[in-house]
Amino acid sequence: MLREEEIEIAIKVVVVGNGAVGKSSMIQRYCKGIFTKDYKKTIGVDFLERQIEVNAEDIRLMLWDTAGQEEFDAITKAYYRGAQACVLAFSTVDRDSFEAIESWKRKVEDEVGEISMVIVQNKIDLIDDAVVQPEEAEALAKKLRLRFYRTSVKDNLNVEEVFRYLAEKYLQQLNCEEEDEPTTFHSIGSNFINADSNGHMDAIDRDSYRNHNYSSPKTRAKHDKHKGTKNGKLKLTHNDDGTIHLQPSKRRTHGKKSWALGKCSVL
Ligand SMILES: Nc1nc2c(ncn2[C@@H]2O[C@H](COP(=O)(O)OP(=O)(O)OP(=O)(O)O)[C@@H](O)[C@H]2O)c(=O)[nH]1
Repeated sequence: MLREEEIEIAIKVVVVGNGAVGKSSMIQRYCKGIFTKDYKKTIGVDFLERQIEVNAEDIRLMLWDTAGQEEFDAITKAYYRGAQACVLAFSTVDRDSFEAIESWKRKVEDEVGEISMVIVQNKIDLIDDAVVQPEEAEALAKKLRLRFYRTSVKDNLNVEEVFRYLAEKYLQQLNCEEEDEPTTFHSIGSNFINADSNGHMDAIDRDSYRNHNYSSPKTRAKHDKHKGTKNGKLKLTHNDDGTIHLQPSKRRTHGKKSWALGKCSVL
C-alpha cells in the first residue's frame, strides 16, 4: 500500500562550544523566551525546538544543546550526526572558549562533514571585561569563512538573528539544489533537508564584513544521500519494499519562489 504525506522542513542544529559559554541559555532564550542566571552544566545532550516562518515556509528548528565539558565528548559526538547546521559558541569573558572554536568545528565536521556553521560570541553585555579583541574574532570568522554574530543571551541581543540566518541559509541551499530527480532512500532520519541563503548581517558586524567576499559552504546535501528539492517540500511515498520514495512536491513556495534566485553563492 502506498502512503503519501508532505513533509515540513526540519533542520537539526547543534550548538557546541566550551562549558559555560551560554549554549543552554541561548537555546532556552530562543525556544522558551527565558533567561536564568544559574549555571547548570549540561550532562550529555538536551533538545528543544521552535517553529519559524522563513520566506513563507514553515521551518522547524530542532536545537540540540550539547555538553561543553570534555568529559562528555564521547556522548555528545553521537548526537552531531544528522545535523544540518551548527552554532560554534564562545564567551566574551573566556579566552579558552575562543581558542577552542576551531577544535569544535573539527569535532563536528569529523562526524557530519561540512555543514552550515556560524560563530557566535556570547555574553557581549560583558564587553568591559572582554578577553578577546574584536579583530581577533573577526579574523577567525574570516579565516574559517563563517558568518560571525555577537550576542547577549542575557539582554536578548541577536539570538533570533543567529537561528534565522541558519534557517535562511538552509532554505537557500534547497533552492540552489539542481537535483529535481526523485530520490529513493532506504531509511530517513527526522532531518534531511539542507538550505543556504545570504541571510541578514547583524547590525554589529555589518560594517566589518561589508567588504569581504564569502563563498557558500558546500551543501551537505551534495554528498549526502539525503537530497533536498528546490523548494524543500517533499512528497514521501512509502513503498511496499520498505523503501521511501521522495519527489518534489508540485506545490512550490506559494508563488514566492523567486526570492532566492541568484543568491546561491553568498555566505
Ligand atoms: N552575562 C551573561 N551571562 C550569560 C549569558 N548567557 C549565559 N550566561 C550565563 O552563563 C552561565 C552558563 O550558561 P549555560 O547556558 O549554562 O552555559 P553552557 O554553555 O550551556 O554550559 P555547559 O552546559 O557546561 O556546556 C549561566 O550562569 C548563564 O546565566 C549572557 O549573554 N550574558
